[in-house]
Amino acid sequence: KEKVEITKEQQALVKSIVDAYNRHQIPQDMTKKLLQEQYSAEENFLLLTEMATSQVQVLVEFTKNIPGFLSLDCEDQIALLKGSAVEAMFLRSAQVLSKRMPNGYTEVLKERVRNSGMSEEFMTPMFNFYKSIDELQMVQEEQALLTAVTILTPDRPYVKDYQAVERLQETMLVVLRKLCVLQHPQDPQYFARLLGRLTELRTLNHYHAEMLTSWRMNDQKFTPLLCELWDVQ
Ligand SMILES: Cc1cccc(C)c1Nc1c(-c2c(F)cccc2F)nc2cccc(C)n12
Repeated sequence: KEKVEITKEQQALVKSIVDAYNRHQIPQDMTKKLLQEQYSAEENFLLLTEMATSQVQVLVEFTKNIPGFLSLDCEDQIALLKGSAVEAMFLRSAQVLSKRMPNGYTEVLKERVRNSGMSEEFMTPMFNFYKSIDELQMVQEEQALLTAVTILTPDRPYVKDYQAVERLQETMLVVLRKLCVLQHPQDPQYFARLLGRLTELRTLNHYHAEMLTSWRMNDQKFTPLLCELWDVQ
């Protein structure tokens, strides 16, 4: 049986990533609005757009705290953010939606998503993904590291220094695998199942792009940040 040991610097790496992951959360007033505002499709879409914008801001702050990220080529930093934003936001919202939030926040968010003018064909894969994340019952270290691994995916469009990104991602994967072995000794396949979620995440990029197009067809408005991130309008 291999003796799995987390080194001092790996512990420091996990701590800085988990702190960044927890430090940058959706602001409280956002969650309050989600609970209080009335339930029209327009209002729901508006709230989800605000929430998406807030999630992008949280994502940028979290990414800047991934050790080594800011040492990458500046254009590659942008390419990684643009290329991974949807996947990272799905992971973040999955973790929010899968937790049994005390104040019924999860149910409210689900209700608003279901009544936001989004097509059924996107709803199903989205909620299937949320369910598959919920089943993993990830601890916060795994959530934060899996998000960092997703952001540091080297084969995003327009990335120039592939090797530099791959080296950073490799560092995260080594630590994540050790954490999985230590955290889930009874489930040797747990790490493989986590990585399987990253494959499922990639398919959601396609649905998300379709969803953006269909919203635009209905003349829905986005915020400048979302337009810039996803090159819409
Ligand atoms: C905040 C939120 C939470 C759960 C589901 C949805 C549909 C949203 N909202 C959006 C998402 C989005 C996201 F923020 C996280 C996960 C998956 C996503 F589709 N992307 C966009 C892009 C333009 C406008 C909105 C309203 N929007």
